[in-house]
Amino acid sequence: MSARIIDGRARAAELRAQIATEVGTLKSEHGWVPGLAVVLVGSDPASEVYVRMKGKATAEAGMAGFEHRLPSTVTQAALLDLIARLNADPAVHGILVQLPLPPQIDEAAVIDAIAIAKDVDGFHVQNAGRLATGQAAMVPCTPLGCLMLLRAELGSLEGRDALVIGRSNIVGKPMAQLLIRDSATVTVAHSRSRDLPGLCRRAEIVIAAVGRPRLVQGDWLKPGAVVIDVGVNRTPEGLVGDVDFEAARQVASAITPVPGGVGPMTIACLLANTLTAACRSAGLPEPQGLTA
Ligand SMILES: Nc1nc(=O)c2c([nH]1)NC[C@@H]1CN(c3ccc(C(=O)N[C@@H](CCC(=O)O)C(=O)O)cc3)C=[N+]21
Repeated sequence: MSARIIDGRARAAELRAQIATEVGTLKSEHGWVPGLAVVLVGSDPASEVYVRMKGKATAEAGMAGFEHRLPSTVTQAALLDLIARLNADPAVHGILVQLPLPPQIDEAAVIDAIAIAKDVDGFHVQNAGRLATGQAAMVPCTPLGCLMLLRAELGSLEGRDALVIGRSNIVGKPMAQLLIRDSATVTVAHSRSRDLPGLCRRAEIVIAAVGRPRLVQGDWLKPGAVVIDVGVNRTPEGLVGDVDFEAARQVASAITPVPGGVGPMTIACLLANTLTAACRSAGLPEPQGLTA
């Protein structure tokens, strides 16, 4: 068997086109567009690439983009001051502080200073709590993108055995929450899990988000499993995922490639969250199909 390759790039392009249409309607009917502020501290080359991609996608969707660059030596107080100004700026509907931040900065303090309604990353402790308790939340972009791909592939996730590998606040934990909400049976594995291959072999859905190149082997998979690879590992051979793609595609029924899978969906979902945040802030109905 050879797996269907889930084309995240194509699905993301569709999503961005839908968003651009909605933004055009907002502009013509209300005279304003959603605005996304991206804050980059320091000059990590990978972060530079992501921030540039986010800026480009924002502009192509017809949204207003505001980029703020601070030196790696910036104090936490100065960063918090910028966030306070963005929180108060009515043209800014979404705020993203690119992670990681330098060591002198307390990441949680910075994230939790973002207005929850503008927290388009969904990393604020209150958004995490809302997601976990079933209240309206901003949902982290990467897990939201994975959920959209899974629903498109499988329809209902009800009763399905899902394995999330990775327990980060950014991907693993919110992914598990979303799968629970869709009535999947969810296992969360991590670096201390015993018998990861055994856990994998039981799963109809595997979401790999650990940051270990090609960790998940082909013979760990249940035949017909749907595999979502969140890994973005830069290796001497290029960008590789957390799944051994060539082996896994012989066993899985569907699999996301790296690149071209989850990554583009993450950026499209950032735009989706920004549009959702803007509509909520204006008391307008939210466009359908952009949220969990
Ligand atoms: N506050 C914050 N929010 C984030 O969402 C966030 C962050 N910080 N820090 C870094 C990670 C990483 N991330 C990616 C986004 C897009 C691709 C993406 O589009 N990747 C392309 C390949 C791009 C390439 O070649 O590097 C793909 O998979 O096809 C990957 C990774 C968002 N992150």
